[in-house]
Amino acid sequence: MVMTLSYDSPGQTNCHRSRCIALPETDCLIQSLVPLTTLTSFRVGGPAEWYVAPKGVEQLQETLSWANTEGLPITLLGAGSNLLISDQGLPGLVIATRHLRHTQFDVETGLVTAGAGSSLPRLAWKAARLGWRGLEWAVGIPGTIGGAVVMNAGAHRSCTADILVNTHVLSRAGELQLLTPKDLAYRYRTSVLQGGDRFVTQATFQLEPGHDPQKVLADTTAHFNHRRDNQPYHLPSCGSVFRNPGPKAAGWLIEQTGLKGYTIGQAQVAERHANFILNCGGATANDIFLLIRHIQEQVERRWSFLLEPEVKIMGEFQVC
Ligand SMILES: Cc1cc2nc3c(=O)[nH]c(=O)nc-3n(C[C@H](O)[C@H](O)[C@H](O)COP(=O)(O)OP(=O)(O)OC[C@H]3O[C@@H](n4cnc5c(N)ncnc54)[C@H](O)[C@@H]3O)c2cc1C
Ligand SMILES: NC(=O)C1=CN([C@@H]2O[C@H](COP(=O)(O)OP(=O)(O)OC[C@H]3O[C@@H](n4cnc5c(N)ncnc54)[C@H](OP(=O)(O)O)[C@@H]3O)[C@@H](O)[C@H]2O)C=CC1
Ligand SMILES: C=C(O[C@H]1[C@H](O)[C@@H](CO)O[C@H](OP(=O)(O)OP(=O)(O)OC[C@H]2O[C@@H](n3ccc(=O)[nH]c3=O)[C@H](O)[C@@H]2O)[C@@H]1NC(C)=O)C(=O)O
Repeated sequence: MVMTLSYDSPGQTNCHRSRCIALPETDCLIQSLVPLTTLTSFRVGGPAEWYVAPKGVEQLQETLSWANTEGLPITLLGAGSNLLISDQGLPGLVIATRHLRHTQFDVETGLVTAGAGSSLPRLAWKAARLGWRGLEWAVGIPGTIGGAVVMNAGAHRSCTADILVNTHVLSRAGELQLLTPKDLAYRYRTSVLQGGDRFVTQATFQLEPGHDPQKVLADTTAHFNHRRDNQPYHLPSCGSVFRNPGPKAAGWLIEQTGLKGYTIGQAQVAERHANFILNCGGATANDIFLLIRHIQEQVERRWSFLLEPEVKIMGEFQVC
């Protein structure tokens, strides 16, 4: 029997020919049936029913207003490095932040402000080259600033919540709000923004300027090398698939269950790190989804822990 499960995105993808809509008074183009495969780090996923990459906050507001008029569900897309998008694609409008890029370093205060679509690792390397401490942990996390604020991205015992001062967030109604870490109810890899429809447009972080750039670069590079030695970077993945349940790490639990190398289709539990699933070439989103469920079942049977996915699973999947 084939059962269809629906995650996060309600409704069905409509089948129609690809077309473009230009919003009045802006040069913002909304396209239909845009493939999402190359826009996620797993390199899987079907098309967005509608897709737009606004070039500024005004275009973003116009886009939200159009989606509200059309009554469409919205999915926000950063670098797609923590997403599993269904092979059937996503209904409604996918809004990508790729053009919302800007960074500003204030030497007097040590405050750094970056647009939602700015690259987190690029910002971290830039801060290191300037001799500013606070982002040494963030290299190798291939996401955006918006994704990091929402996911509370972290590594090496540091995380986004440690340095965030505030973030600008746009509501579905198009209203801008200024939120602090307290408003976001940060916990390990969690914030109130997850699963909601509020849109991070930029964030400000408190860093420490005035350090020796060579020393900050050395620490940053050490984190990067440690990651390269312990995590598989050679094939598409989403990073850690599951949150660590503590006190034992998910990778340890999965390895002890004997699942390293276990494969469904072209999706494989990585040999180098058991909490990574790799797309070995031509995996479908459903292969990955079934592997996630298999790992959960096997680990629960052996350890009585239900591993909770860190990866955001979106759209419809089939369970055989
Ligand atoms: C090789 C590899 C290594 C990784 N290592 C780490 C690691 O060490 N630590 C770690 O924490 N993560 C890691 N990750 C996971 C991932 O990079 C992070 O979760 C990252 O913060 C996701 O950012 P993104 O821009 O790709 O977000 P996406 O994957 O695009 O989106 C993630 C979620 O945030 C939402 N979202 C994105 N942008 C916005 C926005 N502007 N406003 C509102 N909602 C938004 C999306 O709707 C989705 O729910 C790794 C991933 C890979 C592939
Ligand atoms: N397995 C997977 O699914 C995926 C893995 N990845 C991996 O994730 C990691 C992060 O990817 P990515 O987002 O490209 O970020 P990277 O950390 O690789 O690089 C981002 C930018 O940071 C700067 N930079 C990188 N290394 C240095 C350095 N040693 N010194 C100074 N500046 C540096 C460069 O900017 P500039 O050119 O401006 O100087 C670079 O373009 C990479 O290792 C990548 O291979 C990425 C996507 C998917
Ligand atoms: C990659 C991510 O974040 C990573 C982050 O990069 C690293 C570095 O700080 O620490 C976390 O990994 P992790 O807890 O698996 O860290 P590791 O040090 O690799 O492993 C923890 C423990 O599990 C053991 N381990 C790990 C993998 C494995 O196959 N087998 C195993 O036994 C290790 O020996 C170690 O004792 C984050 N993962 C989570 C779910 O919190 C991500 O969130 O996507």
